[in-house]
Amino acid sequence: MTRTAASAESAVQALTVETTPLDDVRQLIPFLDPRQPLLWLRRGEGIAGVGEAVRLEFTGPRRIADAADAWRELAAAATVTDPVRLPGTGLVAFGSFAFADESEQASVLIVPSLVIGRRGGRSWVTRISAGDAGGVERADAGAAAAPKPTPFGPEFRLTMAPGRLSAAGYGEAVAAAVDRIATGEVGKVVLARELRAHLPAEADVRRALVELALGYSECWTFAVDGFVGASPETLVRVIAGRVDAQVLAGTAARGADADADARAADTLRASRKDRAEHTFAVDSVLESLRGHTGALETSAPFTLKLPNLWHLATDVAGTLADGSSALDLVAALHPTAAVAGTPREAALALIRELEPFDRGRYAGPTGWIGADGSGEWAIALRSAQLAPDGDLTAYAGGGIVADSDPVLEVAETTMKFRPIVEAFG
Ligand SMILES: C=C(O[C@H]1C=CC=C(C(=O)O)[C@@H]1O)C(=O)O
Repeated sequence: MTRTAASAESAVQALTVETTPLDDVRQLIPFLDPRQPLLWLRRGEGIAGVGEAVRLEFTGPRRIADAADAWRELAAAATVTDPVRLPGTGLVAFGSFAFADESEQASVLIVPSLVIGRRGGRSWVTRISAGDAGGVERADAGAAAAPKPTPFGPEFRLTMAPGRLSAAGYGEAVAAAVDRIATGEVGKVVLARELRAHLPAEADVRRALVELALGYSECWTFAVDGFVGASPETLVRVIAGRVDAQVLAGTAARGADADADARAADTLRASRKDRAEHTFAVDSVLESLRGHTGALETSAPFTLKLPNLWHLATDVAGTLADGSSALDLVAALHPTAAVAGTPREAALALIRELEPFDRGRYAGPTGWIGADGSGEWAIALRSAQLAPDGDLTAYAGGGIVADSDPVLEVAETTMKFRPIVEAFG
């Protein structure tokens, strides 16, 4: 684990945090840094971060557990004034974790210096500084650091090209996975492919975030450390002692008209192949959450409509039983069978063998954590990582089971790339 920013010497920084109500702020994205946005947004509500008061980096198999421990220490040492008391007020960090234990991509928790938030029609600003911000600084803090939106940079359009696994190569990997499933080595494995582009230095990333947030308003639009996307899948939320998740696995194209669309949803609901793929994912979530929660309620699987496709979905909800933080639950859950497979270790080994690239933070947990352990985390799907040199890598994958068809699986990844391809294209 490395600590950068503010003070590298002190083991735990004593942060001073002050939340104040704001008049309703309807648009959060214009407040963000054009190249380093920090965002968590759904249905027009969420949090936007500016600057970095603290940045914590983690790698390796214990990256999420280490982050959960580091966060507890940081939160315990902070002095927080929060009269608003909503999820996302007070001390928060944005986080994004690499999918794989062996990933070269750093996992991060970033505490911004300024957070602007909106929830339930109420808005606020939180200022976070290292050390005691009392006296003179505190007296004029409101006037000195009033958050300001900035105009967007010019429009841009990128063309995305195949990455290290082409569409044809992906089809071959799917066929190889189906063969391996036939041997009984795994029941399900999730394979992905990449698309790549280069973002010019002057391009304003907020333009892509606006597209994602408007086009996929029911999804979690996120931006953390250059990693952006609009994910439909809630890995876990912990709010006021309640735990919930929405498991997604099983996908179908939208129909061309209303009748065809309804038929597509019916076919997905009835599909044995998709039900099998879905059950693996639900079981993995229930198994990981049990032990941390009271009895878990699950909905029957239902079809979830997104602009680009249908998913099979199951809602899971319960009450937190052991005082775990949202990050503790993320550590217990990741990677679910929606993004790895079943059995988990064998599926991860097969992913390492068949995918010729590091997934980075794709399919990893991304979200935010609060001082009291509350938080909202998505599985980072429909996403792309922007490197400091402007290279952009987008990812999409799908669950492979015994009767998966390589041609259909390639088409499914094309549908899943749409949010990112259209936001940057
Ligand atoms: C792995 C992805 O989606 C997962 C989530 C929902 C449906 C999925 C599927 O039907 O294969 C995948 O499990 C992705 O979007 O890259």
